[in-house]
Amino acid sequence: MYSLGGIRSLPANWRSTTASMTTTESVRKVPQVLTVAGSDSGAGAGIQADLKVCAARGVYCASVITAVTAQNTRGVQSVHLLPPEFVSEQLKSVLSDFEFDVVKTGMLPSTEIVEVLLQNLSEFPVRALVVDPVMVSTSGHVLAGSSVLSIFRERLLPIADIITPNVKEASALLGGVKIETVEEMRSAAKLLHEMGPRFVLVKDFKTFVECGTLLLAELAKGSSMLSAVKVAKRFVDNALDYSKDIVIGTGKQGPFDHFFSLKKDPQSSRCSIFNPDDLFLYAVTDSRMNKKWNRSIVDAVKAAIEGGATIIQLREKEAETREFLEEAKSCVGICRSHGVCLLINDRIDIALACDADGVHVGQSDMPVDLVRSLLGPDKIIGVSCKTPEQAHQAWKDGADYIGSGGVFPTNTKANNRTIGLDGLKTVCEASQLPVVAIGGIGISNAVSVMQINTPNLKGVAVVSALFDQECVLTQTKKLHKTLEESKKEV
Ligand SMILES: Cc1ncc(COP(=O)(O)OP(=O)(O)O)c(N)n1
Ligand SMILES: Cc1ncsc1CCOP(=O)(O)O
Ligand SMILES: [Mg+2]
Repeated sequence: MYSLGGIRSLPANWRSTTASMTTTESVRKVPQVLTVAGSDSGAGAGIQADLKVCAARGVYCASVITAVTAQNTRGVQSVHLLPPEFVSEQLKSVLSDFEFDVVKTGMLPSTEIVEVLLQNLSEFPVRALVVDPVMVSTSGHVLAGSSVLSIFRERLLPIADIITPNVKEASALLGGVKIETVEEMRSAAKLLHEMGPRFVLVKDFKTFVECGTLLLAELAKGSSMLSAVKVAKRFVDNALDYSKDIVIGTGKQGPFDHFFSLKKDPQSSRCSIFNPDDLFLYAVTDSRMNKKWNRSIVDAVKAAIEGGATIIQLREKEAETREFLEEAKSCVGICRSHGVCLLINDRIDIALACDADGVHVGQSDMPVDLVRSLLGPDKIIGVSCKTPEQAHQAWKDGADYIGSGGVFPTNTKANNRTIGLDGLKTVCEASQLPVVAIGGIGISNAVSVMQINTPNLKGVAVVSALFDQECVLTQTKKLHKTLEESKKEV
């Protein structure tokens, strides 16, 4: 659970100062970050996890070690603090040489070490500072005692761009307040924000190890804070999902696999990066509607993402190929920077050429098994299905999800048989794949769709309710809110 308690935005020059990859004729600047943290011999946390996650996200990571732990998946056996003078030497070495986009602190086990860090940060000002106030390991071992609390509160937190405490750390920083519910996490985030950091992210225990590192990598690439948090959450969710079946060490909580996206799922020889929850608010663009409202595909996509769309499909039936390809490439860039998947309707060629995340095909489009062989194992494939038989075939052919409908009558797709809520429920109950409902769905009836309440139904796909509208942003926000509320009711 994440509670973003910060309310001030980053400085206007945030994006230009945290440069993403820039290419000139001979120089390519790679996003680079520094982690100041403890070494974990089990490599599940600390410096080792930071190095792996940055490598997995295409970011160069330098490391300053504050302490060395003897640690495995069962717990922390012992901790050896490095002399503050030597921590300072490491800091000077790297800060005087590299141009870091972001610096992140993890385990800072003594006030002396925090002092040398602060001293070096004043000598070598950094562009952005992420503070993960590490105090307790996953196994419950104390990694920084209460002696550091006052220097954290008084001197480190006020200069941080974001702090990422877990609930125990948030509670310690706030003098031991109880934090058990989401509401209490929100209140804690607000109180911590008053201590001076620009943003506060209070994490629950499931995801607490990796989130701060991930933020570091995404911020270094130039993402806004909110996008960085979204990408981090998506990455952690996917990595946890991938890692749940792998065994590393004999302890209760093994590390997760940062390089999951490079690996094949042994069951299906497919990568498991698709997150079915992304189907929650599926925005499908329409060329005629964009033309009618005089907006580009790119503007339509930007507004939908800003409004809360969780996946995008470009369904541009009338677009010229070359123009469509260029627009699709721009949309891929936008979607990627927000951690939102982009699929192309029908056009496998366009999907391949713009490196989209996948395609959506119907029963009379290219057969799914052929689409899979053309796109390879890593891309997302959605298939339209009106019946349990079609849903079963989609699963056999290697699809990732099915779109089922039209649930209600629609003017967007001609001659499309309506299956109603009963038809949708039948397909959902039979399907081995996650389902998104489509057809005539909007703010007024989205709740009735979600109320069919079958575990496979993950969300709604919508065209006219978002795009045949004057303001895509407002409509998407409204639908998002409606869906969120329906989640609480179900
Ligand atoms: C999410 C989603 N579900 C269904 C469809 C319809 O696809 P298809 O049956 O191929 O019809 P066209 O969209 O190509 O007219 C979809 N596009 N998206
Ligand atoms: C593409 C498609 N497939 C089944 S219904 C439909 C149209 C959905 O459009 P709208 O959301 O405007 O009803
Ligand atoms: Mg189609």
